[in-house]
Amino acid sequence: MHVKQFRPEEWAVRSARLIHDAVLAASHRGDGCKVMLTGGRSAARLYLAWRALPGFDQLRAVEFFFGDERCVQLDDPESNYGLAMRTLFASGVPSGCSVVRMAAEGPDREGACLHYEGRLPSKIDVLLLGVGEDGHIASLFPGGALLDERTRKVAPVVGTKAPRERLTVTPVVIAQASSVFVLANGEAKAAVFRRVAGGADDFHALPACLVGGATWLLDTPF
Ligand SMILES: O=C1O[C@H](COP(=O)(O)O)[C@@H](O)[C@H](O)[C@H]1O
Repeated sequence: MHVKQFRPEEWAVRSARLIHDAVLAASHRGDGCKVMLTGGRSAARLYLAWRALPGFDQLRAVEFFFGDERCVQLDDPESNYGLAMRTLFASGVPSGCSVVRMAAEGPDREGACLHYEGRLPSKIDVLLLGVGEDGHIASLFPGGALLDERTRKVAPVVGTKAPRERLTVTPVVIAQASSVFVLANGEAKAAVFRRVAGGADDFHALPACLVGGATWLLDTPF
């Protein structure tokens, strides 16, 4: 695993540059780039800084997906899609790029998962993940049955953090991602990093162990 620790006041812009460069590199290697976004407070800081980078508006052929979504209406402050639209895409989606959201607000959650699974590419180039203080990533919570899912790519879940009803990608999608960045602000998230690095936990107890090869972006000494 890799770790970068930036000073808190620099964390967002330095992390945004790293992620932007990873998106550009993937775009140059192939035909466009598939990015999977996350929700959460660290993500909100990152998205504001990324949008402000000079090159953000020049991104082309980037498809943005989401790793999880809370089952709330689009205008609910808890919506991960809403968060991205208020921050990363507040000035619009760059020309030639697209955003594919999880439609988690309706009653047919199984149908929404199947539909979203059909939209997913075979591989995500750049996967962004927040991490909970309990070690959850996407909406894969400690002890959850989906941690052992090996077939479905997207599934409904009832988590332990409000809002509890969510849709999430499964470890199948996470395992296929090329570059993974974990956004981890604050001491509680640095503590999760220490546990993952220590190697004593397994992914059932600490889902963040699923992304041991990721680059962790910390703003607190570890
Ligand atoms: O519930 C969620 O939380 C995590 C982390 O959020 P944070 O506010 O502690 O940074 C996030 O990764 C996930 O996408 C989100 O749905």
